[in-house]
Amino acid sequence: MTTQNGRVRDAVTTARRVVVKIGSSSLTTATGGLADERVDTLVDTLGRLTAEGREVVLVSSGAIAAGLAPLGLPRRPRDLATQQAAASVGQGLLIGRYASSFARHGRTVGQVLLTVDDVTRRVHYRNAYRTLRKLLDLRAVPIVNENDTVATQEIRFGDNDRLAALVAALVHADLLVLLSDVDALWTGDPTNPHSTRIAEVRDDADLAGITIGRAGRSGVGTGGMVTKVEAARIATGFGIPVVLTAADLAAPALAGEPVGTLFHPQRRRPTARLFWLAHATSPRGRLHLDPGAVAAVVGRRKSLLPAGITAVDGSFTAGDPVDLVDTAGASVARGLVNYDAVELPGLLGRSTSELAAALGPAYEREVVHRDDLVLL
Ligand SMILES: Nc1ncnc2c1ncn2[C@@H]1O[C@H](COP(=O)(O)OP(=O)(O)O)[C@@H](O)[C@H]1O
Ligand SMILES: N[C@@H](CCC(=O)OP(=O)(O)O)C(=O)O
Repeated sequence: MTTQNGRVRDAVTTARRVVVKIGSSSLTTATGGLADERVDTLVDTLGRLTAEGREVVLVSSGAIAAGLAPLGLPRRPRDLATQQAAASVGQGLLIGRYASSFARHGRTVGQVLLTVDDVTRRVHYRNAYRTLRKLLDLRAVPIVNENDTVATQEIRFGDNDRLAALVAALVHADLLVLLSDVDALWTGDPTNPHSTRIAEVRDDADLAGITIGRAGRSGVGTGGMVTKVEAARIATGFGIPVVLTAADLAAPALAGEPVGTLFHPQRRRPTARLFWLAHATSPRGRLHLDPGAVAAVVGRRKSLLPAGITAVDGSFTAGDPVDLVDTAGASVARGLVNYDAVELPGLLGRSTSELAAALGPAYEREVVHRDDLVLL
């Protein structure tokens, strides 16, 4: 056990590309507003990392929290419009603060605001990857957040922990560090004297019996520990080790010291884009498959053709994510659909050659191409 921990901690110290996520609760003061010295402490740690030639992508929350005081809002608003207004004010302040703090280390920062579409639609996905790659090549530090001011309810990532895991997968990071206001994952509420710190999570079995809370004590974060554990599972499922710890322990954590909770990487490494498709999207519709189509898509990894679809739900346009469901109504796969919802009813149950003859060669295309499909 110790040896394996040692080896994974070696992976921490040798990681060339590191994604670091910091939560709102670690960046703001008790009275609201950005805590300048906390930003500087984090940036000092990350600045040292970049000076060693390592690449850092920072996923930073805090836009909404930073916008509260300037707008005279006493607490985090519940409605989307006020959250978006606060994020609009706060994101500028946040990035400005990071820019001047990183300048002390001679580093330039680049703001990258992402929505779900940016990482699921093929063209956007490549674009997001290219931008991040180029910023790193230019030795700048990309600072990522959700594009809160335009994200609507149904396309919000909702939490930056998951966004950080998906960004780690997108940039093929060697390590993900999740920084919060708690030093590690505990077996229960960390303020409960019976709770103990969990040093390592090797697989899901190590999570059995743990009470993972949704609400953080600060009141400015969003997901509590639940979203952090989910994010850790996403990243480790992609083969990326994860260290979860407190922001003020970032330096020892990155130095490979046994602080926080270490989540071991799992072996599975799906292709990055499909990984995003499964984890970052909400389906806009459902395609009901007959048993033959389920066997072809799930069993033989074939593309989905109109002949195997029995019904269609939802209103989607070509390029949207949809779920493929079996006769019992269970989602078996998710994919990017090649047709608008209104076009599909006229095509169902018909062979592609028949459709091509009747409607033209454009109708020979698959409903979902196998390259755009991920099994659930
Ligand atoms: N099992 C647990 N182990 C550690 N922390 C937990 C646990 N359950 C709930 N929490 C709470 O989760 C909080 C962190 O979540 P959150 O406030 O959303 O942070 P952030 O703003 O950093 O994303 C901690 O302050 C802690 O109170
Ligand atoms: N995008 C939002 C952060 C949402 C979020 O996940 O917050 P947190 O739980 O503090 O990481 C913001 O910048 O305020």
